[in-house]
Amino acid sequence: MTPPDFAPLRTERLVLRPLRAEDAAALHRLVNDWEVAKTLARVPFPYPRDLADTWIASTWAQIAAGEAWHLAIVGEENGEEVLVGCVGLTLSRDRSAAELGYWVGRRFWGHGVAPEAAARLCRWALAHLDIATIRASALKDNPRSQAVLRRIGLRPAGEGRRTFLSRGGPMPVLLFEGGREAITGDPVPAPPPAETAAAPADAKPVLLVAAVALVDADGRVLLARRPEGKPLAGLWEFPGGKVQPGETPEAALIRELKEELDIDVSAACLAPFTFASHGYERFHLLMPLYLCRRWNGAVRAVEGQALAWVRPQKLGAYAMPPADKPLVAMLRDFL
Ligand SMILES: Nc1nc2c([nH]c(=O)n2[C@H]2C[C@H](O)[C@@H](COP(=O)(O)OP(=O)(O)OP(=O)(O)O)O2)c(=O)[nH]1
Repeated sequence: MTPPDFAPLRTERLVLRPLRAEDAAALHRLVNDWEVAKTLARVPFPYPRDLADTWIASTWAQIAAGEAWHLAIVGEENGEEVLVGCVGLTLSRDRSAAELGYWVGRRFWGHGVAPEAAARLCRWALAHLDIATIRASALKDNPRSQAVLRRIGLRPAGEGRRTFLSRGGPMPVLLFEGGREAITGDPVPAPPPAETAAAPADAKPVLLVAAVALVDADGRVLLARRPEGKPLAGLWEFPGGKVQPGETPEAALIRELKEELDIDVSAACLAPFTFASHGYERFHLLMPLYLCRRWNGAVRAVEGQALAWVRPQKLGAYAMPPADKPLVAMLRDFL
């Protein structure tokens, strides 16, 4: 077997990449340590050396099958690549959620490696997999791991028991979980309100976003997937964006459609259709939705975002921001 094709994920200090056969010795050294093994459910102690080889091969098969992504966390020490730990996500049976796990070698503790690596993998997964939730558990006697999970945005979700090979039986654990809003953030950071003096203390700023349903000759609607790095990454939306100060919604759309899809649209071809008015946690979204059937140029994903031309009846199969739900129902009825 050979390592699977998976483009490494980078953070400021770390690289997450598939394990390699030659990582086995270092992996064995780091994980065959009671302080590490005792926190892991599926790791026996002592950890046999040949289990490292078997485990590495099994991670390749799981990545190739699209079932789990267990990656090496590597850093750099004196110009050399060094294995620091592992981080992984395993899909649930129904593929709607993924379970997060990680460990870091003892000599690398105290540098924030686990939250940096775990947050990176979670952001990748929410942007690229069709999951809505990330779950994790931490031993009740492992406050360090609980802090990592809180730091990346997961929230407590009760208590449970899990069998720990290293401890020889079931142990009490705290459960954590979070969805896109918890991990990739609220859709946008709230802009400062213009008139703070008059606004009540709990008022949310209103954010104006213009969006469009582009409809092709076959009656299909264009959806774009919010790319990794943006809040709500991985959800499908109508193309568009924030209306800048001094811009009309039509001008904002014409600009966004050129920037994101490389097409030219005239204001006359943007027909007002309906609007969304939705309270997010930190702002209130007001989003006019236009219909457009005519444009110049071929639609191209300028920012590398995934695009899909979707029949109106199939729109419900795409995970979209909560604000869009009523719009989808109206489009389905209209088109
Ligand atoms: N374009 C678009 N935005 C939507 C939809 N539904 C929905 O809730 N939104 C929200 C998500 C964001 O909070 C906001 C759009 O902001 P954005 O960050 O994508 O806007 P932008 O393209 O101007 O982004 P940026 O330049 O600031 O990165 O509207 C939708 O269907 N289309």
